[in-house]
Amino acid sequence: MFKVLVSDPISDLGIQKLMDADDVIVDKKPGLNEDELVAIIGQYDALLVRSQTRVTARIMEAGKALKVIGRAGVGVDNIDLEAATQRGIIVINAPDGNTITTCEHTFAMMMSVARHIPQAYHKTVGGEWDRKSFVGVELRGKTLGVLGMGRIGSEVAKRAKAFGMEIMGYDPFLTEERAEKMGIRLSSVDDIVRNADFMTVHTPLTPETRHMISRPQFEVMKKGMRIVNCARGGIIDEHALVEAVDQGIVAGAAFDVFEIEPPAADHPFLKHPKIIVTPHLGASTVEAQENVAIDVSEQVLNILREQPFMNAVNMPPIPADVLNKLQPYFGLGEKLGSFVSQLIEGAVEEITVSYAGDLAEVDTQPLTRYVVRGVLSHHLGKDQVNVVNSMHLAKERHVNVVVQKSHVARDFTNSLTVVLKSKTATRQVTGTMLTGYGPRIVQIDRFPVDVAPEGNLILISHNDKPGIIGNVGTLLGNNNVNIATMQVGRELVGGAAIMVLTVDKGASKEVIAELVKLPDLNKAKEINLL
Ligand SMILES: NC(=O)C1=CN([C@@H]2O[C@H](COP(=O)(O)OP(=O)(O)OC[C@H]3O[C@@H](n4cnc5c(N)ncnc54)[C@H](O)[C@@H]3O)[C@@H](O)[C@H]2O)C=CC1
Ligand SMILES: O=C(O)C(=O)COP(=O)(O)O
Repeated sequence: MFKVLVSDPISDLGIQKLMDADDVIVDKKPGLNEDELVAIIGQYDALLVRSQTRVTARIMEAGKALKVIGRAGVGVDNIDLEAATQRGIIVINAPDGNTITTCEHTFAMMMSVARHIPQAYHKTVGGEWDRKSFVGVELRGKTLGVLGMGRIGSEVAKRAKAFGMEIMGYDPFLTEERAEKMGIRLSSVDDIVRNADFMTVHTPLTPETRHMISRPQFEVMKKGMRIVNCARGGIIDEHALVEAVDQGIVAGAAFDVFEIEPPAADHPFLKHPKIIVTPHLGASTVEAQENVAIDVSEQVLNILREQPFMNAVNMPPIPADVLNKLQPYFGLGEKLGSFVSQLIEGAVEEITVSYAGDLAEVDTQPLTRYVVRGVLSHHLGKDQVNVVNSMHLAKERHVNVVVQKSHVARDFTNSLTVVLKSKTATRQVTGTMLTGYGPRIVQIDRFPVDVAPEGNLILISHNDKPGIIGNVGTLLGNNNVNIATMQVGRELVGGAAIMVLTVDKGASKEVIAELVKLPDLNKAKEINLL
């Protein structure tokens, strides 16, 4: 049974699928502090959060069973991603579910700042009928600068055009071609600051975007600018903004987010007549909360059940067409890694993964992660290594991972070969997917074979002499070890050969030691691919 902790207010309807799952118990405990979370997190396999819960390294350290952290929303700056990656905890988010909602909130803020809605409301309900103080401006004909043309920024730009605004956009990934298609002007931050009448930010908070609008930008800013921040506190320098408003450079500002949330009672925004605020409500609609909770619940279930999943934040994304191609090979890659790691003597210094045939045409990085997981998990434990942390763990152990690609596969449409090098040895194994038969090991070191990579195997190296197969069979039979399949591979008649046996249950160390005493048998090794 999997246990899932929900530590922020997340839509019940959205997490219904999790609550209905037979193999899942959901506990809802919103509002816990770090100590309280540390005390209970040990029993949970998954943690679901929004932006309030700060998921620190300490919480993850205590979360011994934690496999996944699901963020029902976009920004993951409340989660220590580095710590999650090191611990192999997958972090997923729900990037699409609140795009429109946040875009609409941006407009609510932009209209409010243009027409002084909150200030006018306060006065009116306070009994004053003040029509002089709140003369606003139109959006029509104004220029809107959008910093960050991702999901939300693009939707904002689209709608702003319907208001008759000119759009200037900046994003490191915005090309001239896309800008033209969207009917916006590709601009620099400096251009926008100097020329726009309204400016809205839609970037994540990163070291690069932190205070991207600060004193130097306010100094050259077009007088009368109105600024909206429904992205993250800190993208716009709060102190510099207050100064700029007081100096009359900025005519008004609307902030949904703060550098520290909630802001202190004496935060200068809270009493400023020209700055309006909301308490991080960008994503807070019924629709968005349902959407993000559904998305994140589905992915968390997939991860817990070891099914393919999307939207991992601490893993590179895998496009659907690449995933379709690679997915059948994930299990094979991991088994090959595990197989060869059980053969090699000495500490592994290098893992070379060679892709041949069609496989070489796609981004095989995700598959390499599975191979490396297979190699490392034999020593580090399967529960310690997963596809999120496998590359990190290899690096930490100074194991070099080399990837080679060849578009020509010699005997198969596709193959992957895993070579391990230690100080004293080099061992390798090649596998493929055979249509109609599934995964196969087709070569071990230099010997061609045809073995299903599963179960308990015994790998024997021997001299190709008559009688040896019978001797092995008799010895194993006498020890009650049932042989399910047997494969022999040799280079030359009478030369070095290998035998791969699949046995129903593992052979004891004593039986393996007995095997090695047989004439013409050089080595025997049990390999577990369960
Ligand atoms: N107020 C709220 O409740 C909500 C806030 N957000 C926040 O809104 C922001 C945007 O979200 P999405 O559009 O979904 O993300 P996104 O990832 O689709 O877009 C972000 C864009 O920012 C761009 N960017 C990165 N560095 C930049 C830089 N230095 N200058 C200009 N652009 C840069 C990226 O290239 C990307 O296109 C995020 O910070 C997210 O956390 C999202 C949802 C709700
Ligand atoms: O999705 C985001 O990035 C948000 O900022 C929304 O935060 P929330 O889930 O409303 O706490």
